[in-house]
Amino acid sequence: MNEQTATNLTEVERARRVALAVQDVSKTYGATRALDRVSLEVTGGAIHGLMGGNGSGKSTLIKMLAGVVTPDEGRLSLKGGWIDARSHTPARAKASGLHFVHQQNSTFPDLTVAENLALGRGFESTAVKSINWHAQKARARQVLDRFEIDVAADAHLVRLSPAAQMMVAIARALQDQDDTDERGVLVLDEPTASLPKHEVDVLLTALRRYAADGQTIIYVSHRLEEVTAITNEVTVLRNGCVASRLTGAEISHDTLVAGITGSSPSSKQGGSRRSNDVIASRVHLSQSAGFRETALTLSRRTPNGTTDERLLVRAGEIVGIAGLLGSGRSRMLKQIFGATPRDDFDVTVRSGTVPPSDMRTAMKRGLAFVPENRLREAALPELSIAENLSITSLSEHSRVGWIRPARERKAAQRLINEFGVRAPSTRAPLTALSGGNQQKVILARWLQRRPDVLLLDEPTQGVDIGARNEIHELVRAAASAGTAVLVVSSDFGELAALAQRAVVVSGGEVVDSVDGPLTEDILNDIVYAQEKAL
Ligand SMILES: Nc1ncnc2c1ncn2[C@@H]1O[C@H](COP(=O)(O)OP(=O)(O)OP(=O)(O)O)[C@@H](O)[C@H]1O
Repeated sequence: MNEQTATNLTEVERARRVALAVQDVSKTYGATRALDRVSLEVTGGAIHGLMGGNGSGKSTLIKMLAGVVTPDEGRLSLKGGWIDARSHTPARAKASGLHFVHQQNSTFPDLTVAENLALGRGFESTAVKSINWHAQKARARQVLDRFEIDVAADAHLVRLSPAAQMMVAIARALQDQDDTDERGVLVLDEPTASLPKHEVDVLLTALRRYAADGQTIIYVSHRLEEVTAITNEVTVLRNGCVASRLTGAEISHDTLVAGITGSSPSSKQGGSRRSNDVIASRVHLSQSAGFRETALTLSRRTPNGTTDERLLVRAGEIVGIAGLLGSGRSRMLKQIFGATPRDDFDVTVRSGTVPPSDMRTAMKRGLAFVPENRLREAALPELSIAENLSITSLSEHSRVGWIRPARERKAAQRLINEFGVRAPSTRAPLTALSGGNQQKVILARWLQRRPDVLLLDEPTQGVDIGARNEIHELVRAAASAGTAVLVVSSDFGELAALAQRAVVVSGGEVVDSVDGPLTEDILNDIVYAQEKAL
């Protein structure tokens, strides 16, 4: 065999092992180059990490693979031959074996496992065309066995652990894949965004098993420790370009941070130095402020007419709410703010009581609330970035009832700089920003008010590592300046890093409290012990 033939054989062998390839794909939105000649190769049976800071182009690339965003140029190879990426469609993505599971909206919590597995695919039917529930459940059990998911077919999804719910979503996406056929590619978009550590471990173990069984997986995540733990190859995007490609032992915390931020692998502090400058210029840290008077009290009304104080947060204090998905932790924040009705507990702040179901009064009384689903519940997607930022402080930008746009835009530009939002201009609609940057806008909107009480639900979900540090510093700075902060996070490491102490919520009630110093393990142990005890 001559040298040329050997090289060709290696090339052929390599091409055979590639499950998906993208070549020189570009996409421009107005003045923004979202993808700039991006190429990537995903090896069959690999778990391929896709990483990058907010606005680096990950979602655009995934949407292009799903056929819902048409690129300006580029080629795609799925199951063999190359096609022009501009001709790719959702139907073609499906036919080529591409399956997408997003953290939200991939399943229906109120339906059973069997119903979830049947929806969109068709229910088993009897001879007279009615649903054959018996066959339906039997089929669901087969799928559950195949994916080694230990739950009952007739269990309602909402009753399952978060990791089990995600595994059902994955089984739902892959159930029709023929075992004998070449496997497709499963794209998981931030699958662990709201899972605590224990649940993450369960899911990662299942994913490793699926990959060992030949399933190719693209794993999109901001969580460095998961990407280092689970992937065998990684593509890092930065500013729409491929910043690095890593395989095997090259994948480490340092090399990922270097790829994401552009810093050299040894200078770990690259991202946070800017953040410290930003914070210092924005808020005069009054480290000596310490804890002051009570800023927020939550009291439960008892049947005999007395009140039972359940939660108290002092000015300048950061208190975490730890609990599992479905524990009522997010609902509790919404009830305090009046976004969800409450009838059996009272909320008191420094300026008086906060009436139930009255967000306007809650805001007047100094409360601010950043919900978990910021885009659906807090953003005004069709309005500009400047308008989204000014909505909570309109009086500062208006005179005799008229908004002064120039002033509004100037203030918006200042916030964009301070919070490190990557935005083309203050006039661009919020939808023109990447998910993480939209989140920063919503946070900036509330933090600029310097509220008395700040209620934060999953403050850094979907936010990149640099921005996460910046947001933590901003929250600490707000607390140092006197704001009482109550924060929910499924990432107990985040709670331990931010909060001085925590309360544990289960079944919508405060059931325990943990004094600092907090660690992720302490919080995990206490929360799981509480769940077991119930
Ligand atoms: N529909 C759109 N219109 C205009 N600009 C857009 C649009 N979608 C994305 N962009 C821009 O393209 C760039 C890449 O965005 P993309 O959503 O792909 O980033 P991302 O890596 O997924 O970020 P994140 O982690 O924050 O979700 C960003 O600058 C964003 O503002």
